Amino acid sequence: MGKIAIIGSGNIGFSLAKGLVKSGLYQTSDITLTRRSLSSLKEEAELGFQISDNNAEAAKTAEIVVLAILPQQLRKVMEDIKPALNHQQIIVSVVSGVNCSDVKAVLGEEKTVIRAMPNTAIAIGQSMTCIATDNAEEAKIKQIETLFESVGSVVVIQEDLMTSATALCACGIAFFLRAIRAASQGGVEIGFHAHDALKMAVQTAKGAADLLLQTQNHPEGEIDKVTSPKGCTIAGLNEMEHNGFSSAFIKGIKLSAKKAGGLYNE
Ligand SMILES: NC(=O)C1=CN([C@@H]2O[C@H](COP(=O)(O)OP(=O)(O)OC[C@H]3O[C@@H](n4cnc5c(N)ncnc54)[C@H](OP(=O)(O)O)[C@@H]3O)[C@@H](O)[C@H]2O)C=CC1
Ligand SMILES: O=C(O)[C@@H]1CCC=N1
Repeated sequence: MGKIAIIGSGNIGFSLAKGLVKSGLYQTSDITLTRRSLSSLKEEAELGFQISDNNAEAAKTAEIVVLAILPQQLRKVMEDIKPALNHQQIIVSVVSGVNCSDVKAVLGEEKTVIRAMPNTAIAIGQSMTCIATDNAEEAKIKQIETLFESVGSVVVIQEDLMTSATALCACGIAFFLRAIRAASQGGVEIGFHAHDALKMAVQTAKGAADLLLQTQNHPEGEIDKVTSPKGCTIAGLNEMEHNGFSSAFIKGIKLSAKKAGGLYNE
């Protein structure tokens, strides 16, 4: 694999770097991580990654340049790196709400731009990543698909669904983490110490997810196996639905998608 430069070693950029090394696809020495100050890159350096506070220098020799800065930081970064780029490179943008056309409007229409929308589980190889492009050639799409398949599952989608992918998958991991936290809070209220309640809630959530991944069954089919007649499960489930459980989740995802669509122009 060629060199990869991740511009913006933050929550997702550093998670991606760690995931790529954990997968064995890249060595730490293959990856350059940037931030505005080298003093902010101590952990990255200690792990053996190349570090830089010069985005253009980092991008110049990279086969793949990942843009992992905030939407509001993107334009200046793109203006900084443009002179260092060549036509063979693949620009991967994980920046929410920014289209391939927005990137090419700054970097040049001839550039290969592919969007990726991972989540932070990428650090442990368990990301749900959606990728999309406007006109990248098939071989380069496959190359980026393979890269993200090394750190989780990948779905290639139309670009007009990327804000939806942001909400469901990138933001979505926070929604499920909050649900686990809520379950653990319920566990404390019914008698468990916080540590035990969290351990139980986490493993229960993992079991639910693994059930669906391994059986490919529908969630409601699996729920029907739990809800004994006149039992305690259906009592709890219906109480949650009376209080808007599913509706709250759906409304949150819809608002998140709406917000994701406007981040670049805020
Ligand atoms: N967090 C997530 O789960 C996901 C985030 N995304 C997207 O990824 C992008 C980054 O999000 P997130 O990682 O959460 O944000 P962070 O703020 O954690 O990361 C952004 C990083 O970029 C660095 N940075 C800012 N300006 C520059 C610059 N000019 N040159 C080099 N580095 C710079 C910051 O470091 P410093 O300020 O020290 O320079 C920081 O480390 C966003 O566009 C977001 O929409 C997409 C999917 C998931
Ligand atoms: O919250 C955000 O805007 C970013 C995009 C998806 C996850 N984090």
